[in-house]
Amino acid sequence: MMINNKTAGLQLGDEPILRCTGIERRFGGVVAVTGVNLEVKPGEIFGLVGPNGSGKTTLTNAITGFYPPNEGAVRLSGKDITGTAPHKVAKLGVARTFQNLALFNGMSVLDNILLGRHIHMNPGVLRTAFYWWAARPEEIENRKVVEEVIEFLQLESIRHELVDGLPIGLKKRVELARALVAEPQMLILDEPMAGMNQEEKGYMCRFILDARAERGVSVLLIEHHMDVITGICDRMLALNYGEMIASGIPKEVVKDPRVIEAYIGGSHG
Ligand SMILES: Nc1ncnc2c1ncn2[C@@H]1O[C@H](COP(=O)(O)OP(=O)(O)OP(=O)(O)O)[C@@H](O)[C@H]1O
Repeated sequence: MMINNKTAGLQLGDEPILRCTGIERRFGGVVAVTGVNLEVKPGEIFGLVGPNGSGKTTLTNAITGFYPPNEGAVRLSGKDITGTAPHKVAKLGVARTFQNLALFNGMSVLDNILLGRHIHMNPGVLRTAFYWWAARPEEIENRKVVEEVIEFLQLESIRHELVDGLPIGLKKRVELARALVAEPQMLILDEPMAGMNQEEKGYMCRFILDARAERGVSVLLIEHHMDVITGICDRMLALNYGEMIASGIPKEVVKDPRVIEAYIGGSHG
């Protein structure tokens, strides 16, 4: 895949935006991840790979608070967020998309995207009812951000369509839009190219690179397509059976015999 992996003038900083140390998460007798260390620096696109069942989703759930780790620590820009509830992690600037699409059928593209803005919305319904004029600037700001992202991801022509009937490529783009309107500093994408053809993958890669360049997000990207990982990621980590087997520069990691073996070994599912 021919993708120009330029950071568009962004300097990759030294202080990590996300730092995981010694993460372990167990489900009953199953050790889903153990001893995982990971650092994502500001402006980095960081790839996370591994065969089915290797612990990728569990690790992101540990970071985002869905399944807090049993051991280890998660730091966001130096702040310890280990075990913090998902909605609080979102408020701190971490947005995610899900492996299995989490869009709301029966709702339009626009309404689905607006939902991503809820972390910036004032929950004071009563206040809004009595002091509607106080809510206006907030409402205008929310709409402004949503419109920017719709334009950025070229969703204008389908904004009023129901998400139900959209092809997978567009659904994934709507999910990305919903994550971006939260204006995150850290974006976690769980297999954003699953089920896409080569052309759709190319578009999605371009949008991720542009989101980093133009919106300043750092990205943790779970992906099975190795051409995507080598094409757009700065660094990567490979898991197998919940453990780290290789990390570093993608072009080198994908040649690591342990990584090749893990993938040739196929699904553990
Ligand atoms: N809620 C859960 N309860 C019990 N076991 C779980 C749970 N979530 C994950 N696991 C187990 O933890 C291990 C890691 O699963 P996980 O979904 O994190 O892997 P993955 O790398 O994301 O896989 P895939 O690529 O298929 O999504 C698997 O053995 C899985 O069965």
